[in-house]
Amino acid sequence: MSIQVAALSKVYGVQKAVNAISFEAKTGVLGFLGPNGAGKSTTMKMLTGYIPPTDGTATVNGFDIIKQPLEVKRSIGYLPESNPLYTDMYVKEALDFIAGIHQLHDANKRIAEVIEQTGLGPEQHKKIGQLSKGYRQRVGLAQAILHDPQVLILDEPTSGLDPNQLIEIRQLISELGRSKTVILSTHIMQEVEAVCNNVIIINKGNIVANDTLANLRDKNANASLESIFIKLTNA
Ligand SMILES: Nc1ncnc2c1ncn2[C@@H]1O[C@H](COP(=O)(O)OP(=O)(O)OP(=O)(O)O)[C@@H](O)[C@H]1O
Repeated sequence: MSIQVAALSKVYGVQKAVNAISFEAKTGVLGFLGPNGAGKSTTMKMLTGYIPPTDGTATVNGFDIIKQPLEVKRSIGYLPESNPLYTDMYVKEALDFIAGIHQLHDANKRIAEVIEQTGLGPEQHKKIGQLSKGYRQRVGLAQAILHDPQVLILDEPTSGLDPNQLIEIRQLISELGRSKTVILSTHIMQEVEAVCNNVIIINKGNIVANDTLANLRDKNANASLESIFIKLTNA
């Protein structure tokens, strides 16, 4: 199992943002859904080692997020919700910088592959600050997959993309999900139906559904995912 989460909690001050959640994820795309403020980004930040949990444990690729943070970071590619980028760097320069951090051998070959995979070709000679939002998302994705990690954590990777870009990025995420474990946070139900094998719905820090899409529909009289989401997060 690529990701195992056991009773993971995060308390900010007096607020419990994530409440002892447990789940597993293996190869494929796991949709991580929930209303604003449900605890999705907080969970992703704990799994990637950006913030420590208050309680509980998790392993990524068999590595403990608290005891083996470097091994976890080597195994994981992370696209944070805010997609922070070095806007003064050229696309290739930024990828080269990330390749250096990961000490990749044959970096130029890998950078060329990732530019091709993320469709950055036509814009590769620009500075990141000159790119449109969709192309910046592609740079964020390219950085996340550059070291060919087994696990990808993508926090709303398609927010703000136009319909053409949406289709291309979703195709890429589906392709990645054939060989990797991908956790995808999104508010777009159509996207979940297009790319996710399994779905977790989180509400107020608690998991309220963890199933395949087909099972979720079966259990809810074949209702749309949107209706199921509304029912489970307003209960
Ligand atoms: N650094 C922080 N300090 C205090 N509270 C925080 C902090 N980060 C998040 N929270 C709170 O924790 C809760 C969960 O936030 P989180 O960002 O994980 O939600 P989310 O499910 O990702 O939401 P969204 O869909 O809006 O991105 C929210 O109530 C939020 O205000």
